[in-house]
Amino acid sequence: MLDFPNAKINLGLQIISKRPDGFHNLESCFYPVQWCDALEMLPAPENRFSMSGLPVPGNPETNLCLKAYKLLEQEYNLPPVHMHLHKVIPMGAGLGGGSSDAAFVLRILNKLFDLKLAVDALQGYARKLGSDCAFFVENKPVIAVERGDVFEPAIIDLKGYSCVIVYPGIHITTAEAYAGVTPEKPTCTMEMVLKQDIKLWKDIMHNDFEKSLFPKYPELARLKENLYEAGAAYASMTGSGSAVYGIFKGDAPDLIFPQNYLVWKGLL
Ligand SMILES: C[C@@](CO)(OP(=O)(O)O)[C@H](O)COP(=O)(O)OP(=O)(O)OC[C@H]1O[C@@H](n2ccc(N)nc2=O)[C@H](O)[C@@H]1O
Ligand SMILES: Nc1ncnc2c1ncn2[C@@H]1O[C@H](COP(=O)(O)OP(=O)(O)O)[C@@H](O)[C@H]1O
Repeated sequence: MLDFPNAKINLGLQIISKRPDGFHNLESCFYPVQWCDALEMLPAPENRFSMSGLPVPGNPETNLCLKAYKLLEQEYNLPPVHMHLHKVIPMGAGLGGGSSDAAFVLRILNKLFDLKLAVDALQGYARKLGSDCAFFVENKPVIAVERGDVFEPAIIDLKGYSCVIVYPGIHITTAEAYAGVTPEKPTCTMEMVLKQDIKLWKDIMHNDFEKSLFPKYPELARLKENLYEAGAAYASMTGSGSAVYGIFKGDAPDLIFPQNYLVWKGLL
């Protein structure tokens, strides 16, 4: 079975408070985009995990794909599989690629072995793998709250808009980004912000990580500015960075970036 784990962008990201478990309560609109990895899984005589594409740092045993497989294998006594991951989505980019791979492993296993797990059950397993992971089970725009793993419906229509996402090769770990923020209760809820015309988002929709990360990595602030200069209706860093995106009415222009940057352009 072949599938294509996609990335997400964060439209606004408000970090509200630090929790007793060390995580943060947040509010953000998670929006799926079709910058995708490829993931293939087949029943096999013994377990095998292989990778191609962008190199994933660390021991393959710690890959979220294997963690997701092991989670369900223990519970449902699954037969062995051969999994191949072709990595396209940059890592440490705020695009949730690793979380998406893990959620897609759960989704594929559910289908391949007819486990009959409902969305709630799959989200329950996904939460054990990472805060972002549960979003990719349903993979539709939502307002994520609490740890980023509880969802409220998002009323948002970006039909006719396109998006350019630029990854400048700066690797920022999620933990590093959270360590730099001072949580604050926002004046406006995400629901209220999303209701406003996109032309107003520039002034009212914020990613709280930008405040500490832009002074540390000025290139990111410049990128955001470049996207506005190119005509973006809205531009922001996504998640804990370092990818920065611009949303354009109609077709986004072809922009030129340094050769080592990774760039995706597509419809929303
Ligand atoms: C910032 C966000 C926004 O969408 O996305 P990314 O930029 O990583 O894609 C998410 O909150 C990232 O979620 P995820 O990448 O799954 O994080 P996890 O693996 O659960 O946690 C990694 C570390 O980030 C911190 N963390 C994460 C989530 C959260 N709500 N509060 C936190 O403080 C904790 O220090 C934790 O140890
Ligand atoms: N399948 C995977 N794809 C990407 N990263 C993975 C994967 N499995 C484990 N990781 C680890 O998770 C880290 C965060 O990856 P990712 O979710 O893509 O970034 P971000 O949290 O910025 O959205 C990577 O730096 C890597 O060490």
